[in-house]
Amino acid sequence: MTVGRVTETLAERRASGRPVIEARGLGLTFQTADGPVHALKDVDLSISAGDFVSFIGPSGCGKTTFLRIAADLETPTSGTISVNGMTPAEAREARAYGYVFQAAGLFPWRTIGGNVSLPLEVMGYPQAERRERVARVLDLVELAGFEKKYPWQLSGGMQQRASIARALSFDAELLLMDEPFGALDEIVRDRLNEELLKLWDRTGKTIAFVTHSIPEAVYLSTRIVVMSPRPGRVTDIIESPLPRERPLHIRESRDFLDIAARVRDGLRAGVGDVV
Ligand SMILES: Nc1ncnc2c1ncn2[C@@H]1O[C@H](COP(=O)(O)OP(=O)(O)OP(=O)(O)O)[C@@H](O)[C@H]1O
Repeated sequence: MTVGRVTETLAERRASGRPVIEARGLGLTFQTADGPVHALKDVDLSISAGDFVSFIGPSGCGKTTFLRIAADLETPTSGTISVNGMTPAEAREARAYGYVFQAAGLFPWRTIGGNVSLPLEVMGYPQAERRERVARVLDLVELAGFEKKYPWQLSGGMQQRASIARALSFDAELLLMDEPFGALDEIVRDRLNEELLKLWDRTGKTIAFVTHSIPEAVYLSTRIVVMSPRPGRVTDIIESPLPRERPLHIRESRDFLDIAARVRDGLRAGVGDVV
């Protein structure tokens, strides 16, 4: 079976500059009992193949809403968005993305292998291919050998890696990650950040990543989207000058600190608008 198999090479994909997510004038207003909530307003954003784009901003600025619209979990009230050249509904049908939530969300009665295999079972992959894919993605997230363990036998960081493996199992080109490491302590988070970068480099995935952490956004991203609330909107898009190879100590470099300062300024300015 070749569903969703990567056909382009990594270099070709990156060189293509092909938009994986393209949003134009995107907006979503929720009608609530207390009146309209402008979760997202006038967002123009293009995410190219192979990009690692982080969304950062204070609570309520629409980061999750953007990801949920791309994943067809919410419907925009204005503007347009395409995912791999399709509508979000078509992209969901085509399994064009994997979604990683803040909580690992593993089924406790299934083994780690069983959890990772679940989307493949739903999609009807034959058993032999499921086994091969589960082994491959568990290896990618450095969980080889944990296939027969249950979620409760793993640390929080390992559970989160398993949920990333589950999102990778069917070879979607795009990973939507909503604060996947937000609940983890800093040391585990640093390690997972390093591993995620390696995984991104090895697989050539396009990643849209929500975070509250400035260092995490700067360390991981090729581009950082700074957002502000009421209405949720994009206030700055920062292209990272950092090299692809990023040892953790790059966080002490001048370039890193300069980008972090620009993100911080953007966040302050955005909040200032509504004070
Ligand atoms: N289903 C909903 N109904 C009404 N309002 C909603 C709904 N979902 C989100 N909102 C509101 O939309 C705004 C944006 O929410 P969203 O979750 O996208 O923000 P966020 O930036 O991801 O926040 P956080 O960092 O706290 O997760 C918030 O004001 C939120 O309360």
